[in-house]
Amino acid sequence: LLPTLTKRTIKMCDTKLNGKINGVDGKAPFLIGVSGGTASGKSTVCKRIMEKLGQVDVDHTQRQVVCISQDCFYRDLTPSEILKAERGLFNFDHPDAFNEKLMKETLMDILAGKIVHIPTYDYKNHSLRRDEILTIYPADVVLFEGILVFYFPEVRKLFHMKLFVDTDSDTRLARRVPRDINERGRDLEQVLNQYMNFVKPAFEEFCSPTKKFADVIIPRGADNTVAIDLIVQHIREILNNRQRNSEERTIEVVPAAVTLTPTHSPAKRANSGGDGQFKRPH
Ligand SMILES: Nc1ncnc2c1ncn2[C@@H]1O[C@H](COP(=O)(O)OP(=O)(O)O)[C@@H](O)[C@H]1O
Ligand SMILES: Nc1ccn([C@@H]2O[C@H](COP(=O)(O)O)[C@@H](O)[C@H]2O)c(=O)n1
Repeated sequence: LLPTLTKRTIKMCDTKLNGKINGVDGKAPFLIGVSGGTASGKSTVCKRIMEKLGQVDVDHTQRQVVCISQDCFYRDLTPSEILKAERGLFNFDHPDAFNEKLMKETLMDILAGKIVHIPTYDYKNHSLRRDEILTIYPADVVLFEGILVFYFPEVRKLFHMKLFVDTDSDTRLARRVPRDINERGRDLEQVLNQYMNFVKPAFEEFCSPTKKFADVIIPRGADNTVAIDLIVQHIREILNNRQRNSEERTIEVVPAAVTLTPTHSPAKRANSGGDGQFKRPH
């Protein structure tokens, strides 16, 4: 007697857990890098994109679009570096301040559809908070924002789309001063000294030259609603195309638990070329 077959549809490219990763169809997310100088509006632009794609009120486990800050990939400082940081003598705008290896590995895990855990960053203590971990669930679109996300070639090549938020340096400084005083535990003198000694020169040496890698430059950041709308529209089209392509590539299979001899399988008859192999529908 043949068991009653339940046909299910899986995607050709799915490989894990019957094609699902934690209940989500497994497919590499569309990875967008968002760079720009300090306080250019990177986080705000990402927030606007998420809002326009209707993601802000969605539970974290269910989000189609997620945003990660490169600041979560600052490397741990040695005790002497912490002392320097406390005196405003550590350069947080230099590529060496980041853990490039972990950044790359984490993005590769994300592209492989894995859940990743990322510590948050504590600007007041210049350290990662391993007691406050962000869990990033598989999503369709991942935004990765930071001053040097296009600096490291091995990281840069992972992005499907690269945005550069281009806000003039006076505006950026005018925004950084109150932000660092109100949110990051600095006083005015510290902010200005750090800006003159490290932030400005490092922007010119390491961040600004990466603008040439961007696919889209967004002048004036979040004020530029036309640019943001165009980017959101483009992301929607990409997601729709991916959805359509994956639907076209679906095949029917029998549940893994049911074992059938190929010659008696209605599923096989429907999809097989006679060699016991399932085929894509045309
Ligand atoms: N278009 C804007 N108009 C006014 N303030 C802004 C605008 N964009 C960002 N800000 C403010 O400037 C500061 C830095 O913005 P943020 O998006 O965090 O920049 P970044 O992520 O590039 O460091 C924040 O306090 C933010 O609220
Ligand atoms: N302990 C730290 C770590 C980083 N910074 C500064 O943060 C800036 C990057 O964040 P944005 O949101 O402004 O892109 C960077 O310019 C560092 O100087 C810091 O002050 N202290």
